[in-house]
Amino acid sequence: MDLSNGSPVITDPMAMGQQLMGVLPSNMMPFSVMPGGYSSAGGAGVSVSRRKIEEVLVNGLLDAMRSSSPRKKHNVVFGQENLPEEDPAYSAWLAKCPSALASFKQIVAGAQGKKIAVFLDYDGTLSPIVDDPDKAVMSPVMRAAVRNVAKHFPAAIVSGRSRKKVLEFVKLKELCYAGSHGMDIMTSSANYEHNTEKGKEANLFQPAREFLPMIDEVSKSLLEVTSGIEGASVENNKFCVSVHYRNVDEKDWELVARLVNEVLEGFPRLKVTNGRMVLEVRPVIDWDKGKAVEFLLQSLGLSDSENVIPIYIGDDRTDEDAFKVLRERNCGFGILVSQVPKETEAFYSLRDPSEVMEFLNSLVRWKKHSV
Ligand SMILES: O=P(O)(O)OC[C@H]1O[C@H](O[C@H]2O[C@H](CO)[C@@H](O)[C@H](O)[C@H]2O)[C@H](O)[C@@H](O)[C@@H]1O
Repeated sequence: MDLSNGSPVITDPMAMGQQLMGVLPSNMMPFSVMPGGYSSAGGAGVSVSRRKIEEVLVNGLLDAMRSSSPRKKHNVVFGQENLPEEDPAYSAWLAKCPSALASFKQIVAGAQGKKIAVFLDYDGTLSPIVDDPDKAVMSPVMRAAVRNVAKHFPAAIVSGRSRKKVLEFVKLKELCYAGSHGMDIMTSSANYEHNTEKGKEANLFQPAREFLPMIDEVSKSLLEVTSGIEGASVENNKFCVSVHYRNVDEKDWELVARLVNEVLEGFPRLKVTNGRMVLEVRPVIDWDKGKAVEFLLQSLGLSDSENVIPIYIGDDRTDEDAFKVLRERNCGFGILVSQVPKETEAFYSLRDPSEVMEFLNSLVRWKKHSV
């Protein structure tokens, strides 16, 4: 990836306007009205009152919140007595996005003689989704599995969390960390041991650095406006901010959407995307987890797509950017962690973090036997 032509920060108002008109991938929910009259509702030139635009934005956001947040009722369907495989829709989906465990032989057959690099999302992938984001700890057995992976393969964590926070959870120095959805990348010197370019120092890459004061400001405003909503919480992830609504009564979701919209009106260079019961506020820059993976591959000396197989495992919409990059590079593949059928750019699937651990352990066993 060549960044020599400039930074990913978008300064051209037309380019920002295009993003707001829906040029971004579908998971991106542009949210601010541009001074030039762009709206995510209809694009340039559509004359609607400001109030109507606000309604469209709030309703759009609310729809996204509802559709992207399968509530606990789904856990009943896919609870212990009712495994996803027993659901006909899930079985049909598995035919399109097969289990990475069931396809393991095929996966490693394609990796013979090549170098595998492993990229791991954190929440929902290495730790189960829990109600309290501060309690999303990683189990000791999962940590051991990730440590072993990092011993045998170049490996990185790519998370929406702040880099500091995700490191506190993972507690392993052997990996690279890309926090804030890839906007805060630290390559580990230990990771270079896997590479041809030995002896390189750890490096820091922060393409959205100039947004730091703005993110702090918006984080404070979001905290203030949502403080009266029971169950809502705001997490400052350094280069992006999460507004959690998992513990908010569904009748108050509209209020959350409305308040976030109101705050974002004062920040035209920020946008909001939605994840698993979370609204993620971040800079409008041309950077995402996919770009972060490309950056890491290049900086770790692993960009030779003929001989390197990157594997990216993640559960969230933001991980789709990474799946897409691997699909487009035609090397390596994404693995989606999901208990429900989803549209995805991933080639394979795993049901939950326990299957992720099984897959990681299988990779390590295979590597040990293939040397
Ligand atoms: O890219 P990720 O590592 O998957 O981070 C995405 C968001 O993950 C966290 O929120 C999610 O997990 C929480 C704990 O299980 C859960 O309570 C929340 O509902 C989920 O959305 C994290 O707290 C967010 O800041 C990240 O953006």
